[in-house]
Amino acid sequence: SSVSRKHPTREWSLHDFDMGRPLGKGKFGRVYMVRTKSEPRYIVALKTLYKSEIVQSKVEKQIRREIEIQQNLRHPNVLRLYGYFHDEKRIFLMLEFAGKGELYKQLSKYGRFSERRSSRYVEQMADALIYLHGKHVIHRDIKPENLLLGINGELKIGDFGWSVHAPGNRRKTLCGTLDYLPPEMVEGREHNEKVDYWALGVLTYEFVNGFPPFEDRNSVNNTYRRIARVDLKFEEKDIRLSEEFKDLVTKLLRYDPQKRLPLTEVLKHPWIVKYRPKDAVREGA
Ligand SMILES: CC(C)NC(=O)[C@H]1CCC[C@H]1Nc1nc(Nc2ccc(C(=O)N(C)C3CCN(C)CC3)cc2)ncc1C(F)(F)F
Repeated sequence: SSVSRKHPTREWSLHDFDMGRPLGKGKFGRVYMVRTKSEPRYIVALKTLYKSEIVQSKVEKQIRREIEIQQNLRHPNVLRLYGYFHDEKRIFLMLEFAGKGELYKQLSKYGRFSERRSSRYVEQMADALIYLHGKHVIHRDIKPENLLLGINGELKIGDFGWSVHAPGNRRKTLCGTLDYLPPEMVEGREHNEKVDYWALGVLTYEFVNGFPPFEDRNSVNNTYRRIARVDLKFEEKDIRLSEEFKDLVTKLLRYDPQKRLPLTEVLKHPWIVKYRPKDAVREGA
């Protein structure tokens, strides 16, 4: 698209856009729906990051890495970063606009997703992760809050704040929820792209149940313990879970990273195949 044809960091400025409605608040500033003034008019999401806040939180390197990684990615289930520019106070990211908004808001609105809908999201996540790992990028922060929905309901990974080139060894203290972290990360050990396999298992569980498998709302320590013990339970008090669903989750939530089901096998798993749209054509199937 011509949005990315112009060199991203030299020529763009706020004057190139008509401001639209605010889409919400990002980590370091607001996000706006905007449109380029010049033909052809493009709708993009403009994410503002306040330099002062970035400096205070000492995440300059992380932001630089996030931009460098996301700018080089091209996949239908990965949100495009077309380019960026800055003024004296703010950095502006020109991102793909996701027409149906934030997935976590749908999850909290409905409480949980059907197995059919969850299975299609998981298939798209597996496709995106195969692509990322193929470029030696580990995401490391897969969770509903980082996922957006395109205009046709397709899933888009929208945030790369914690992604690294594999293998990684996190130095910064982890903030936010432990729920998605695998044993090797909560124990601060060396980790590789298999951390995303674990997180995909947690995500699959949360889509269908409406809460993550090792959650303990009252105690972070207990969540930590439940993760380290892989204390996985399937409750079927108020919903019936299919055997295929339980089988796939169990094969992703393995303590030993080497034993986690490879993503290519996820795409062939009965729980994914049974809900695949009949007309869907997969290359290399
Ligand atoms: C992954 C990352 C962690 N998350 C984010 O960055 C968040 C932070 C704030 C918004 C979002 N960022 C983006 N959001 C969109 N699309 C979008 C968002 C919200 C709505 C929506 O439901 N309303 C406006 C509703 C409409 C109805 N009213 C009632 C409430 C708001 C509709 C479309 N496209 C691209 C981005 C991106 F990522 F490029 F910035």
